[in-house]
Amino acid sequence: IDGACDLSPWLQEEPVDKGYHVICVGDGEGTLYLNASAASRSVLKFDDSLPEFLEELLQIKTHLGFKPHSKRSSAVQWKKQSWAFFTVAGERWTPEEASSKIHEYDYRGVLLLFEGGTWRWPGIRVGYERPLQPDSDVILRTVALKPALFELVLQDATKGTIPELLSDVVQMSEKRLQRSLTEKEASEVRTSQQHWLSYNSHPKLKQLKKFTSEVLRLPSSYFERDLQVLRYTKGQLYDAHRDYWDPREFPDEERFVHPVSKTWNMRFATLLWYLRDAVHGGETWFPRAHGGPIPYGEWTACDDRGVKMSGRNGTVAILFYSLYSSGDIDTYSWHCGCPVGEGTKWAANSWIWNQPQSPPYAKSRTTKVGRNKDNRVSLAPQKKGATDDVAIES
Ligand SMILES: O=C(O)CCC(=O)C(=O)O
Ligand SMILES: [Fe+2]
Repeated sequence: IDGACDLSPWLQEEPVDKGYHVICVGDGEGTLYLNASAASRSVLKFDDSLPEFLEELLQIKTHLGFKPHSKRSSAVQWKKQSWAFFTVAGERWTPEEASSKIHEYDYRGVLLLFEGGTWRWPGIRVGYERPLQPDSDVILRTVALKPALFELVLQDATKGTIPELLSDVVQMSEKRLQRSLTEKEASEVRTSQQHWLSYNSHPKLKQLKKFTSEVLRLPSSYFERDLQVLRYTKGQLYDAHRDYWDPREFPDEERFVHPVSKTWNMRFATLLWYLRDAVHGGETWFPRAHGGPIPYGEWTACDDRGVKMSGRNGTVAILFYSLYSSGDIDTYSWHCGCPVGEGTKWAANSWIWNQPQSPPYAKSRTTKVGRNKDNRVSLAPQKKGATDDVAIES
């Protein structure tokens, strides 16, 4: 507790999230926790030049400054979206708005600062639990800080609208999508079958979209247009991969510049719904969780390294971030869909970007450029498993 501020839900045990800072606003002055760490507490004077002062103090860069990958250096200057403040209830303030809210409207309390301008849940520490809203029975439990990985659990996993919604998604897919599912050609790295369901095609899916928005604290304009439903039968799997694209692995880096804002445009988070569980196997494996190495050549090992997630213990969904609050990619977010041992696994991806993705650019955003026909990256690292999801199927 710092004066009127309860900081325990916001300060990180370790400064793992780059570009995330916490401020306690008091009268005329406040406290800044750089990198949201208690150890980096410093006093902040508030005057009209607060935004400029903070920008300078935190050295908030407008460019991401990726390090050149081996011999290749980036031809593109990755311009970030403007940084932003958020209240603990999730209201977004531009730096200018924050200045007037503090001075004219006497805002007092906690403010969160995200350098990438996008809300991102802080992990705090492994095992940390928070209700989505003060009175919500949906809990976000921190599984790992590296990467920021959470599981979504319900007070009563058997009742309520969410379990119902999820089984409805399976039913809808089973009934209506059987043909397209079985016709889909599976690749060697991803042998499951899939189908894209438009969030707007059914009231239930609209409800799921709304809930997704509540979970992420982001508007649905940030979502990929469709929900991707996955079905894995016995033996089916998805090699370890990342859900972001590292532009250094693509010849056409410009594809990650947003066509309208002209800023760094990238997948930000994945909300993976566990719709129906396999009897054995079929976990989601995060081999690098807690800081381990990339499991080269062992893309589906699904062993004791890192963590393994599934819906079998009542987890409704997992949420993980592919980018830090700074906007930079988090290379710890590698994960794999483990081979199903017995039964059938149904899951669905809600993919979230770092800024609004409204049509028409949502369609043209992901093309086959930069990939060979096996849907693998065409540049280094040329290793099996170094692949990412691409929304080319439609
Ligand atoms: O099925 C899983 O557990 C993981 C799926 C996944 O990573 C993906 O579809 O990108
Ligand atoms: Fe994935």
